[in-house]
Amino acid sequence: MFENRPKRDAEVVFVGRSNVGKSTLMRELTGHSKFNTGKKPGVTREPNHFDWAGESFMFSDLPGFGFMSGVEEERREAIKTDIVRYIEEHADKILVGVLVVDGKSVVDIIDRHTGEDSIPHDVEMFYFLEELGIPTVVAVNKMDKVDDRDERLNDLCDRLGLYPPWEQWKGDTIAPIVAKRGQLEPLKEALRHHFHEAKRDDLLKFVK
Ligand SMILES: Nc1nc2c(ncn2[C@@H]2O[C@H](COP(=O)(O)OP(=O)(O)OP(=O)(O)O)[C@@H](O)[C@H]2O)c(=O)[nH]1
Repeated sequence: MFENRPKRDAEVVFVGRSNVGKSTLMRELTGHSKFNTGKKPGVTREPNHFDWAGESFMFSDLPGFGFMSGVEEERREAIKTDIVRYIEEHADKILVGVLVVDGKSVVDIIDRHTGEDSIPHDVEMFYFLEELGIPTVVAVNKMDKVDDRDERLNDLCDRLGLYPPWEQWKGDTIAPIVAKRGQLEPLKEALRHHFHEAKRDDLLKFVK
């Protein structure tokens, strides 16, 4: 179990497969450079907690899940179990869960892993957050690599059980971004929406 969580009364958690660009996103969002980026997949094994808006609120970058080359299946499962436990344990403090996906490959990966009795990690995580009542934003990263933008985003909505067209989910649930270039406005808009809904207008100014 992850041991290093600072005591804070509110947080936003970031989850996603390895190598989707989560660290890049955190760095761009917070302006902080401590996040590991561009190393081999799986570099983030413990959560990175980043204080924000003073002492009461933080962003938490949880370890990447799913396939990582050089990491054994058993270890990958253990990491996922830790992520799930962390979220369950702190659900009442989590204002928003951000599921980061790679816009270019997410639909193919979901389709490849959908079976009679298997559910892909991304879909599972999305439902899991929803079940816990945690407002969830899907940050669809690497949109610079996607040509058929609307089609891809509609397919993704379909796989997540969200009725297409994707535009209806803009502003609160589906946020296409290019973390590498700092193009994060759809995600910031969704975060502001959920902060407002959670009656935390005091936090709005921190995601301008
Ligand atoms: N094309 C493109 N590449 C990106 C974007 N954002 C991140 N990347 C690249 O994706 C790779 C992985 O980025 P990271 O930020 O290290 O990914 P991560 O999800 O933190 O990876 P783990 O540490 O394994 O969890 C790097 O080579 C980044 O430069 C983006 O918006 N577009």
